[in-house]
Amino acid sequence: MKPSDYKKDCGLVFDFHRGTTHDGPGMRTTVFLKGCPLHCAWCHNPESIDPHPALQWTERECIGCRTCVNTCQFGAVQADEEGIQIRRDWCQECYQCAEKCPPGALKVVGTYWDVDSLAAEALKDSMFFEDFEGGVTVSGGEPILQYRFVTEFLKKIKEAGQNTALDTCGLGLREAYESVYPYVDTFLYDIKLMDKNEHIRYTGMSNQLILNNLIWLIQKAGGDPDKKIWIRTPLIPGATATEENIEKIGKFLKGEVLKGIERWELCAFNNVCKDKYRKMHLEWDYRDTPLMTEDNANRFLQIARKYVGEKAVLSGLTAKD
Ligand SMILES: C[S@@+](CC[C@H](N)C(=O)[O-])C[C@H]1O[C@@H](n2cnc3c(N)ncnc32)[C@H](O)[C@@H]1O
Ligand code: SF4
Ligand code: SF4
Ligand code: SF4
Repeated sequence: MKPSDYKKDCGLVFDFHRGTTHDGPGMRTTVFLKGCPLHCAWCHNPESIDPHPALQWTERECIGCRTCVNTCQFGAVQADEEGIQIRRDWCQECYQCAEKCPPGALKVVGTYWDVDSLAAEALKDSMFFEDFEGGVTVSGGEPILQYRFVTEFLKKIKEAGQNTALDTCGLGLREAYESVYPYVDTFLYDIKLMDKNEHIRYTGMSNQLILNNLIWLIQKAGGDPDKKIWIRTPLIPGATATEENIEKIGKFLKGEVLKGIERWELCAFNNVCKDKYRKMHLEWDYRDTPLMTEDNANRFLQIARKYVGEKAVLSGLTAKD
């Protein structure tokens, strides 16, 4: 089956994580959808941003056989002193080159799934969900971009009696959030930066719609004990992890907004994606940025707690001081 087949009514998925404890309540299976309207400078899923399947070459797996070069009828695969290069403007997306690569060094990131097959795949872990109070999370990329598919997928998961979570940056059409709303138990909702210009600088877009959507969501979910909203802020050194930004988000959340929120998670910067950027031949500004120290992360936690009390928590890896 070629990844470009079966597009109709399908969702474009680029990854699965099973047994994760970072994507909502309990132990979960997370499905990652491709495509994102933001372009966060620190994103640990850079392969998620392009809303199409894409070829990815891994140097350390390549045996230099040139099968891919000889397979491509369009001359879109070329070998030079830096390895295998794909001319994306010439590529016709037939994926023959990836299919024929003997060690699988050339892969297609992004596969189309129909709702039933994806739900069956995600529900394979359902026996663990009960024991570990988990469920299925949809993340990405930005899952709300594929909201029609996500609505049908989450509906299936709910019909199977399982808990659901949506991991979202908040930038999407109101009708998209309306559509998924009935089938989401926990919204993992990012507020990355409070200052509009800083938001544009680091993500490429304003945060106005994100904040408006959050207020709408809190009002809609208000008083419903079955809907949970977790705010998430990645702690990115020099960008979001500044006293000023955490203070501003804290001020925005306290009071009325806070009543609708179960927790505010501060997610420590991670650099595990270094290799992904290298594979994609992309420079990454955070390549040499180390993990945050525990003390530093705690400093931001204390600021957050001034505004939201014990609802503020830390997550992610930190380095020992
Ligand atoms: C990859 S995003 C996908 C969901 C959605 N697009 C969003 O941004 O909320 C999942 C989470 O990872 C966080 N994140 C992205 N890159 C990160 C990094 N390098 N370190 C820590 N958290 C990061 C995001 O802020 C978000 O909370
Ligand atoms: S996907 Fe097809 S057209 Fe594109 S580079 Fe590979 S073989 Fe060539
Ligand atoms: S077919 Fe695979 S192993 Fe052979 S040169 Fe191409 S990428 Fe490398
Ligand atoms: S919104 Fe999420 S997926 Fe999109 S670039 Fe930012 S962190 Fe990455």
